[in-house]
Amino acid sequence: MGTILDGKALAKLKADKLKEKVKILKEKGINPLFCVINIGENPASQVYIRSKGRLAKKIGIEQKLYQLPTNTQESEVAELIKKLNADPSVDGMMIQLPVPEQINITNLMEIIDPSKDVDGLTPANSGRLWQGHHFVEPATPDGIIALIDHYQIDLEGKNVVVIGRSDIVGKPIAALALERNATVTILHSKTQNPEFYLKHADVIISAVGQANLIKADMIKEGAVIVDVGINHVDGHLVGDVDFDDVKNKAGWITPVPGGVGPLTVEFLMEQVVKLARRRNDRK
Ligand SMILES: Nc1nc2c(c(=O)[nH]1)N[C@@H](CN(C=O)c1ccc(C(=O)N[C@@H](CCC(=O)O)C(=O)O)cc1)CN2
Repeated sequence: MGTILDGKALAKLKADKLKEKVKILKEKGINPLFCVINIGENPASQVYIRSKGRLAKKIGIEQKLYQLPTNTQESEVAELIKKLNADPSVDGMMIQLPVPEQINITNLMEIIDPSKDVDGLTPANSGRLWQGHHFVEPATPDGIIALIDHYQIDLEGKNVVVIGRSDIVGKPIAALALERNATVTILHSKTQNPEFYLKHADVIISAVGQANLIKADMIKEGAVIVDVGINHVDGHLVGDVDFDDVKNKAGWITPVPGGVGPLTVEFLMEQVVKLARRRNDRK
């Protein structure tokens, strides 16, 4: 069986260190404040927000939730963002994804102050990421790189295949892998012959949200398999990868749950602390 990439354990290790950093910040009078805007009643989002709230509390970060009804208009969210931009006590904010269909998230990203952008999704911060001048990175890709580094997996010269081209995972993880000198391919719904790319991949990062999409016969022996998918099937959580089928052929593999998910929450907290420290350095 391949080595399990234990995201849960790494997230705990990092959270303990972050808690120490926050303690030092608080001694200097810096109290990180993280605002989460959630629009609607998506049940998974409610779970994730509670999980962030628990970790924030443990680390010593104040998390404030702005829960808005499903029929909230984009202009109302824009007003809230402007209010948070102007509030000096706010260190970071994020809009919980997904959002209802009347909300255009790209428009809202134009409004968030990049210095308070926990997700790293504003045009300024995503441009900085692609140019290699990171200000803040989206949490899931950052967590994946931390996991890969922790297990001393070298990406240089490797064929990294990313499945999914979202702004929050697919595109930024491609940028980060490219920065590590990997040869990166992004597969998406219009890709022809995806099997070809998967068969030649040293590393597969799947972020499409399709349960058990990746099977053992699609991958190369010894490949690194990173599963970002979280899918609910018959009351169970499963990833995009058929874990039981793939685990004996993969060299390394993340479980679901307990792989990338806990690192996403941890890295959101890392970003809040980073932003809080920077804002105070500028005072
Ligand atoms: N604006 C954003 N929206 C979303 C992000 C994000 O980074 N920014 N990521 C996800 C949701 N998310 C945090 O917001 C998140 C994802 C996964 C987990 C997690 O701990 N997963 C567990 C399983 C939890 C469960 O469902 O029981 C695991 O994989 O082990 C936490 C938070 C989408 N939206």
